[in-house]
Amino acid sequence: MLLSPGDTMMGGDATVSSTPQYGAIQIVKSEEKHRFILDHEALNILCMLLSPGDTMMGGDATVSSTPQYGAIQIVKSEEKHRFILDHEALERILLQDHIKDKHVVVVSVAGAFRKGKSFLLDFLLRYMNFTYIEEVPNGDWMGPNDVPLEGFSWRGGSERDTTGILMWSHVYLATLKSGEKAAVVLLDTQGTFDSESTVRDCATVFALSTMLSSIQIYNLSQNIQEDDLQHLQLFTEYGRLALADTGTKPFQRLQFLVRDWSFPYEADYGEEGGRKILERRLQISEKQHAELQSLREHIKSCFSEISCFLMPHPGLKVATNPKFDGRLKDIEPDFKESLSQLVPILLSPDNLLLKEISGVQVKAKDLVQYFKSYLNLFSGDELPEPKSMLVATAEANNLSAVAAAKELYSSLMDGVCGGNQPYLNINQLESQHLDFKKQALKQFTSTRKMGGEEFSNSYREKLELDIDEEYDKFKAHNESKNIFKAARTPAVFFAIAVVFYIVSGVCGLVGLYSIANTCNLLMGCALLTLITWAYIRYSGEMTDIGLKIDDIANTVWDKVMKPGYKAVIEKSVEHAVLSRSNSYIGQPGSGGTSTNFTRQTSHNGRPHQS
Ligand SMILES: Nc1nc2c(ncn2[C@@H]2O[C@H](COP(=O)(O)OP(=O)(O)OP(=O)(O)O)[C@@H](O)[C@H]2O)c(=O)[nH]1
Repeated sequence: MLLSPGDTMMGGDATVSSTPQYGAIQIVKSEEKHRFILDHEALNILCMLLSPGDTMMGGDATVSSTPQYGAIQIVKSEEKHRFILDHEALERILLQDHIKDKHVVVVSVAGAFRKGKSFLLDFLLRYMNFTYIEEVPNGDWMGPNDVPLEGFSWRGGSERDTTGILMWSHVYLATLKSGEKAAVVLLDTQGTFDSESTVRDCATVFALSTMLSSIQIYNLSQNIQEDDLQHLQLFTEYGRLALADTGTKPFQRLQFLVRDWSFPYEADYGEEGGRKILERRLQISEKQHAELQSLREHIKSCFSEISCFLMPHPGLKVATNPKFDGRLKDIEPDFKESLSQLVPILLSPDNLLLKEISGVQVKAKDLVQYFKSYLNLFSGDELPEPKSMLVATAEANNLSAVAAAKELYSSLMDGVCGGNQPYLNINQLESQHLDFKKQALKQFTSTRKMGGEEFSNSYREKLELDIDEEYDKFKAHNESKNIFKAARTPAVFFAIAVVFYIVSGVCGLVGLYSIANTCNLLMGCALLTLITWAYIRYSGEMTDIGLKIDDIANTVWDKVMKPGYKAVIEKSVEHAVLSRSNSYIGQPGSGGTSTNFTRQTSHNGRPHQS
């Protein structure tokens, strides 16, 4: 916001000097549990500062007669670690009439939290104001020595400051080398690896800003370390995954910016020293482990241009003094010197890089659309969850132990009921399964895994389910070897044909010709079905119809033939028993014997036949 002289800035204790001062005022604050609250007091003061008819950026507003600029949070973190886009704020910035049809240059700063990203951005703002608003080509853009540094909110301390993604409300119009007017957008991002963000949060913010920017400044402290490269790989891979693969490098310029470089005797501060260090860090050699090689190849394959700049330490006042408010007089000359080299490398008209997506230059109005669709991608469930290194390694350990145990179970089962083995009785199969399952679970438990017992319990459960599923397959395979079951369908249809043949013959004999004809027809149908089934089994075609025929045969067997067959067997057994006992009773003297037996039993207390 532009404040009048003497006004007090919100979000800091600074008093504004007599020259117009811009400041980012946090009117919506993120609180515990990822809730946002409105700072009513700040809002009231801002409303008073605006003259009637003026409206605020980031509210329902346009810019007042004198420009009012501030950092607008366009990507906000919500409950459950989700990010949402403030469409309205974004459209208000990018869809201004004089901006929307211009090609854009998007400069973003990303990296670990509390490492001076917003502080740097405020110097970028000074350069932009000086070069593209005041339009002084070669003056001292850094400004007076005794003025506090304002713009994107920055502060000392150990707790994170920026959340989500912030965009500077003023889009600068810069004349490129080609003479074209381009819209320059500046983005500040939530620092990675603060104690409140998950790996997914960090990856989302980093990937989003990389996907949407044409110049991504990767802000690092002291050195380019292997873990910095690993994080870069993780985040850019997350972004690359979200994008459709076009076969080209997905991102544009990556600028490593090493803060507090302390080895100028090895590599000078600035661009040249940066190039030297970057070459060393990204060098691929035969001797390197494959993992290190692939990491470097990945980074090189993601960006069309990679450079590095080494910054000196800004001095103890900047790093440790809580009262430091960004005045140039408190900053070490070395730092200012390097800053005066770095900023034009990023932002001078010759070095501005237009944003391209899939080789097509993007206009400000298109950028709105890209913001929307990229954010949708990250808020959906399609992308895999990026994990911390420990969780990812523990997962890999457990998954490989699960795979080995499953393999053991399968090979043991294969030995007893696999392809070449004969049909096994179901009870035997079940007991073998239980035995092998026990062995596989034992192997899983005894394998050394990271992540602890509780973590691996869920994988043990998964293994049990997988083994049971595998057992079902072995069971089905074993069943298919049961020759009687395999012959059920032809047997059923053949039996139907025989039954109708007999019924038709009998009906023909007694003169019931219409019934005889119907039976003949049904017999024909049964035979035809039988032939069709045989053809399907032989040719392997029309398997759906084959399955239907099997189903019908099973139903006829279960519902009609089996109960009928059982009833017939029972009846005939009953009949046989009855006729035997009748013939026995019918023999001479048989009745006396029977009576004697009863009587003697009761008489003697123990049965005995005389
Ligand atoms: N050591 C050192 N400190 C710096 C440098 N630049 C800025 N600082 C200090 O670092 C602190 C944090 O600055 P910010 O700009 O708020 O850092 P940030 O990375 O934006 O922090 P988050 O918004 O929390 O991610 C401030 O006290 C700055 O004075 C630098 O180059 N080196």
